[in-house]
Amino acid sequence: MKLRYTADINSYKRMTNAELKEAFVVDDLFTPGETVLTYTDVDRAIVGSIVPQQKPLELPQSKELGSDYFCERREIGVINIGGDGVIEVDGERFAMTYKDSLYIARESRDIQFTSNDPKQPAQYYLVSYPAHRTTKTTHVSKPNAKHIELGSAVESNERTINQSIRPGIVDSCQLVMGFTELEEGSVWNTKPPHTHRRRSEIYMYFEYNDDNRVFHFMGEPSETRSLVLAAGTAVISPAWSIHSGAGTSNYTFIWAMGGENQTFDDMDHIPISEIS
Ligand SMILES: O=C[C@H](O)[C@@H](O)CC(=O)C(=O)O
Ligand SMILES: [Zn+2]
Repeated sequence: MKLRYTADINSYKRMTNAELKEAFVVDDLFTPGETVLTYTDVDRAIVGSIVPQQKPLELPQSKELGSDYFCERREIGVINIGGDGVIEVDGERFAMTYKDSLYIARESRDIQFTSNDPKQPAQYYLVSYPAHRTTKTTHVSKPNAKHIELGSAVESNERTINQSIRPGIVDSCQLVMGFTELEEGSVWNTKPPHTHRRRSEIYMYFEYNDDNRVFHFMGEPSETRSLVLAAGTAVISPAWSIHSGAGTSNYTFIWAMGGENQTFDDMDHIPISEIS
């Protein structure tokens, strides 16, 4: 497992693009046939991907966790953005089709990730946080998520927030997770931007081709910096940072939060006129 130390609220202001990327961007995801994980210093989040081909893949037991198995004291949210597959958790099988979510509860021991067709492998994206209690592993298909439509074509931000792992749907500890899909012609997410001092957040952008990029804005509202991201790239937002982007086309992104509370609406909106 890779370790990632991000940068603090002062030092990010003096960083080059390459340094900002090294601190906040995770761009080694979705390697075929591998489990790829990065352990961050932001709320001890782990972000990664699992792309099984012929053989099933598992989560490693690792020194970073200081536990006998991955979920001994952790919860995981998984969303499949590839072909169909199955995740087996302690003998229970969960079919994972496109954009299905699986919440894997603390103390789940034997977790196997498989693809139905190695030529069109499942692409499991995951985010994990420390968990203080043991709840229930829960599958949430896209139709069973909570859908929130917002924005408008006029403001280029017409989008649907799909909340799959959230209170009322899944009994999780810290994790709140889902994905936001932008309509054709809309390019702005999280407009107006916000911070939530009580939670950090990780975005992973996908569903656009390599001729396009998302320009992701981070930092304090008065000192934003941008990161130019290809599809399949994740970006870590400490609690002090805005996290909002504009694409050169429409796109989808998975967001995942952890921290002090699970109140999605506990955010401080920043008017665009106050961003610089
Ligand atoms: O704290 C919430 C997260 O930043 C996202 O859910 C926001 C988002 O998907 C959007 O407005 O486009
Ligand atoms: Zn947010």
